[in-house]
Amino acid sequence: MSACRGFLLRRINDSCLTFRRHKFKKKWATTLPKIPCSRLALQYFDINYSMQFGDLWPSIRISLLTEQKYGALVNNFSHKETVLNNLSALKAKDFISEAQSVISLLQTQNNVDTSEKMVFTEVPLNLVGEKNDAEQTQATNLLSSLSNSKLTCFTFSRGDISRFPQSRSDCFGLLEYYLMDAASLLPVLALDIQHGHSVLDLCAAPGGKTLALLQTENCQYLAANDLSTSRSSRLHRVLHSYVPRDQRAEHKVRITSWDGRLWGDLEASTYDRVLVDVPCTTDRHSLLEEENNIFHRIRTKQRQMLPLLQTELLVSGLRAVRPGGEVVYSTCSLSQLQNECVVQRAIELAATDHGVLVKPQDLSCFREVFKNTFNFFQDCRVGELVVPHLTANFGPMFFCKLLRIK
Ligand SMILES: C[S@@+](CC[C@H](N)C(=O)[O-])C[C@H]1O[C@@H](n2cnc3c(N)ncnc32)[C@H](O)[C@@H]1O
Repeated sequence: MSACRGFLLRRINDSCLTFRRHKFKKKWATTLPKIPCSRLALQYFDINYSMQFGDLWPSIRISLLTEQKYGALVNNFSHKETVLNNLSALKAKDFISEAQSVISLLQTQNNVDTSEKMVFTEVPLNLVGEKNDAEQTQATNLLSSLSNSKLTCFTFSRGDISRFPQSRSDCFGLLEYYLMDAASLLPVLALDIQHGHSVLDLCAAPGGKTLALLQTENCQYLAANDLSTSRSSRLHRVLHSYVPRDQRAEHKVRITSWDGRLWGDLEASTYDRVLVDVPCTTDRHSLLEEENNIFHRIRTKQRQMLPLLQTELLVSGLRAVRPGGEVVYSTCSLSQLQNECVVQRAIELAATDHGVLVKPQDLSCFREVFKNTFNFFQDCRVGELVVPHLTANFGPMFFCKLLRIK
């Protein structure tokens, strides 16, 4: 009898406790003011970016809040001629071939300058800037491989906010073009993949840049990795829709879902080129979308830890590239903490903890040759930053190239 009473009392106590806990939870949840994540992101950016960009911030801010522009990356494996005709009919232009024309024009003028002394003074003649011999050779090599790039990406010209229609399948069943922020191609172009290179894409999903890497038709072997299995399935789908089966055979493309931070141990000093396109605050997404927003309260810790994760991923990429090979680090954030500071910290850690010596490479020639399409920030200490502008609403996109010396 007393055991039965004890049991009943326990049940009553339990139910009171449960009731009270639920009651408390409900009150807490309903009384707390619910600030949308996108609003929190805007407050955070207003504080940080107004300090970082000063007078430029209002113009960047309005552009970030306005619909972004896209580029149509032409699928070289599809029936290209038809695609080119269709895209040209929309009055869009291939921004890469436009840059190639700028390069050949400026190179001709440079030659005239050295032989005939300053004939075309109104055009910037010093394409590779004030540099020492090694830097000059570097920039010249980069420009010459840019001139030979097989990538084709159509954009509408400055101020034209037309949109591309959804891509269709061609006669081979492959999609004709991939819509992406055209600035996302700059890290791929900066990586300068040469014929026969083995390439690692450390954070690859959903696969825009992986697809671009394959479109160079230079990768002998491509390892595409992403920690998230669900996002890796999107990567699989993208490659399946754009790349013929024989081009993504196992000996050519490997897709994995590992923690990229382990790569430096798993495959040290292996690759010719490594792309480290890290998770970041994805500034545009954070301002416009509530879903999967890094500014959600429950993700505060994760957001604060981003620079550490980014540094670890970059160090891992620097260890995975062979000496003499190159790494490109990129984000779609304006944050100096996630961009330049990460690069500087990773360079220090790679040297002190792993004896890996790297040197940032000069990419300022990109500012000159792509200035008709993108709006560049002029004051990065390392790397280049595309900042959104109402007439050229691409980016943000930060990219920095590092050469492994030892
Ligand atoms: C900016 S996105 C990459 C976008 C991709 N490069 C593209 O162009 O489509 C960053 C990716 O990093 C992945 N990621 C996050 N932590 C990672 C880790 N520790 N190792 C590898 N990938 C990671 C995320 O799942 C996310 O897909």
